[in-house]
Amino acid sequence: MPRAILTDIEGTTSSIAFVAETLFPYARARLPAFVAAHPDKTAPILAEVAAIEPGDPVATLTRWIDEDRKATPLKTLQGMIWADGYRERAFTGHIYADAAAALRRWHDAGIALYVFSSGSVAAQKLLFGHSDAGDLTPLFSGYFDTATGPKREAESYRAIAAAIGLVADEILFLSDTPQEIAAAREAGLSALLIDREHGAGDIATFEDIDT
Ligand SMILES: CSCCC(=O)C(=O)COP(=O)(O)O
Ligand SMILES: [Mg+2]
Repeated sequence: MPRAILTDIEGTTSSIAFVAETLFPYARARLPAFVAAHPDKTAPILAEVAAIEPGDPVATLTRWIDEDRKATPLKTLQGMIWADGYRERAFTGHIYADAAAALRRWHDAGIALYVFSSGSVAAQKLLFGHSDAGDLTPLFSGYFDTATGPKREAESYRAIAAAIGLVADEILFLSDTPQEIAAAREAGLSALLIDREHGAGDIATFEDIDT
């Protein structure tokens, strides 16, 4: 039995469609107005974007949403905009029923639960705090985003293991992305590839995980 489970969100606990068809369009439509209404808190984000790509940062951010870029400043800004959506109850955070049940079961069994997603830590807390299955944040011991490092690099998983305070092979990582699974395994974590749509990964649902 692992001592900790580290999970990805999009494609793993939650559907790709929810992120692509609900969250991204919500942020895209509100991005220019949000930036205009919150100059103080968005100025550092826009400066970071302009340093990466010279030009109009709002146009760059809009294009990055269309390209599904996992850039940290975009993810930070998206999280700020989604906070309005959750507060206004425009949507709830999608979570597969099997994932919610397994997270509760693992938590009750004493397995520490962590998240590693490209979505910002603030966005992760919003999704699980306003999920279809209610507030799941009490189940989690910690959250990691790309401020820790890219999800496709082994060093990020070594940093997470060190932050959690466990030996790498005591942690089970779950993700829908083969490159993330490979990076986690390179760092010594156990890892399972989930493929919810085609069942072609190591597992198709969280019910298939033998802890
Ligand atoms: C935290 S909810 C928003 C999800 C998101 O923006 C994203 O890029 C998800 O990527 P993941 O690393 O969870 O596959
Ligand atoms: Mg994913």
